[in-house]
Amino acid sequence: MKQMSSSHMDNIPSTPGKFKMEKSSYIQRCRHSSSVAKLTFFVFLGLILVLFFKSPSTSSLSSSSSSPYSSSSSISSDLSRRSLKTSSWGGLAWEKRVRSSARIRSRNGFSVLVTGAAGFVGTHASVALKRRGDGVLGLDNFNDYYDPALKRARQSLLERSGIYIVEGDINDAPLLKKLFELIPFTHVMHLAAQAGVRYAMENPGSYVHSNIAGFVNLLEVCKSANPQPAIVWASSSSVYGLNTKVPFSEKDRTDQPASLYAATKKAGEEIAHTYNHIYGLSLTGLRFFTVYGPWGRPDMAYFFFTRNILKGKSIPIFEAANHGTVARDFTYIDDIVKGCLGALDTAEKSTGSGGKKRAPAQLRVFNLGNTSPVPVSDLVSILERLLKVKAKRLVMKLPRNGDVQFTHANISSARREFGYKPTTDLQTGLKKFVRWYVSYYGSVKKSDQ
Ligand SMILES: O=C(O)[C@H]1O[C@H](OP(=O)(O)OP(=O)(O)OC[C@H]2O[C@@H](n3ccc(=O)[nH]c3=O)[C@H](O)[C@@H]2O)[C@H](O)[C@@H](O)[C@@H]1O
Repeated sequence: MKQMSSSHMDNIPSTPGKFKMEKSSYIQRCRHSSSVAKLTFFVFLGLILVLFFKSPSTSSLSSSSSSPYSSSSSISSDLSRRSLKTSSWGGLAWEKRVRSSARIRSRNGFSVLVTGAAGFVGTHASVALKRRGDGVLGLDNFNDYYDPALKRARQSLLERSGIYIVEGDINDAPLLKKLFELIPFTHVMHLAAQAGVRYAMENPGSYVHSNIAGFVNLLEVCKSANPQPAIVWASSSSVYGLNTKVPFSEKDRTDQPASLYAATKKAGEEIAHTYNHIYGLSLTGLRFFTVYGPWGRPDMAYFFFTRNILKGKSIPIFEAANHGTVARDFTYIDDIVKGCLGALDTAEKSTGSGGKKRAPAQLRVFNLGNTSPVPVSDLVSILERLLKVKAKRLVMKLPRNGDVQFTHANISSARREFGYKPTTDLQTGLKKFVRWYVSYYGSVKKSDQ
C-alpha cells in the first residue's frame, strides 16, 4: 500500500488570509493595468458570448439547490426550478490544464477523477493523492447548498497543489465523456453528492438529481470507457437507518432508511451492484460516519455549533424519547482520507471495456468510522472548552426529520482489507477543527460567516 504523510494538509495554510495577501498583491499588480485590462476584458467577453451561443458543449442543467446554509437568502424547494448554469469547457488551453492535472508523477501511480473535489472530503482526498504522486483531476458544480465561497477557497488550495477542478455537473454526460476521452483514468473517487440528512425534506429533488441520476450518469460513462476505471464512492452510515444492533456491520440488513438521503445512498449501493454485475465495473462503497475536520461543511452540527457558540446564539441539542442521548461515531477527516486511499489501493481493475463485461468484478462496501460513539452533548462540552465560551444549550426532542438516535461502526472488514485504523479522538480532532475555524473566519468579513 502506498505511504502517505500523517496529515496531507500539514504544509498548506488553512487561512485564506494568506490567499488574501496573494490576492491583494495580485490586485495591486492589476490596478495599474486596469484600464487596458477592462478594454481587453470586454472584447474577450464579447468573443466568449459569441462562441458560447454557438458551441454545443457549454451548458448543463442543474437544479438550483440554494439552501439555508448558502449565502443566498432564497431557499429553493421548488424541485422543477432549474437554472441554466453555463459551465463552459473545451478548447486547447482547457485540455492542456486537464492533462497536466491528471498526469501521473510516480511509478505505478494512479490517474484519479475526483468528483466533488471542491467538497470537504474531496479536497482532502485530492491533496493526499496529489502529494503521493497520483494524477488528480477534480470535477465540481460549485452549487450553493452551502456557501460557495468556502468551495472557492478550497479550490484555491487545490490549485496551489497543482490540482485543476473542472467546473461541471456529474449529470453532464458530454463533459464526462470528453474527460474520459482525454484521460485514461485508472480510478474514480466519486464524492459528489447532495449530502445532509435534514435538507432532504426541503429539497428532495436535489438528492435524486445528484445521488441517483448523477451516479447513474457517471456509471454509464465509466462502463463505456476503455479502459474502465475502478470506482470508489461515498455511501453513508445513514443506510443503517433505524437498525438497533450495534456496532453496525456491513453484513447487517440496511432496509430501514430513516431519511430520503439515506434511501438515495442505499439505492446507490444497489445501483453499484447492477453495474458491477452487468458491465464488470469494480466498485467500492465507503459508509462514512459523520466526518468532521478543517475545511468542513457548514451544514453539519459540529460546524454551526462552533459558529453559534462564538456568536452567542443558542444551540439546538437533539434528545431521544425519555431523555435518551443522541450520539454519533464522529470520524476525523484524516482517518477518512486514509480509508479512501486504502480502498483505492486495494481496488481491483474493472473487468469490462467499452460496455462489455469479460469476468466477474470486485464489489465491496466498508464502514469508515471511529468505533467510539460520542453523545452530541459531549461534543458541545468539548467545543465550550476549546472555544472558552459557554454554549446556550436548547435541548429539544429529536425531530422527525430523518435523524437517527445513534451510529456506531464495526470497522473490522476495512481493517482486514486495507489496514484501516482510525487514530484521532474527538477531542483532538475538534481542537484541529477549531484552530482552522478561528484562523479561516478570523480572516474573512464577519458578514460572510
Ligand atoms: O454519517 C453519515 O453518513 C452522515 O453524517 C452526517 O450526518 P449527521 O450524523 O446527521 O451529522 P450532523 O448533521 O452534523 O449531526 C450530528 C449530530 O448532531 C445532531 N444535531 C444536529 C443538528 C442540530 O441542530 N442538533 C443536533 O443535535 C444530529 O442528530 C446528530 O446526532 C452528514 O451530514 C451526512 O452527510 C453523512 O452522510
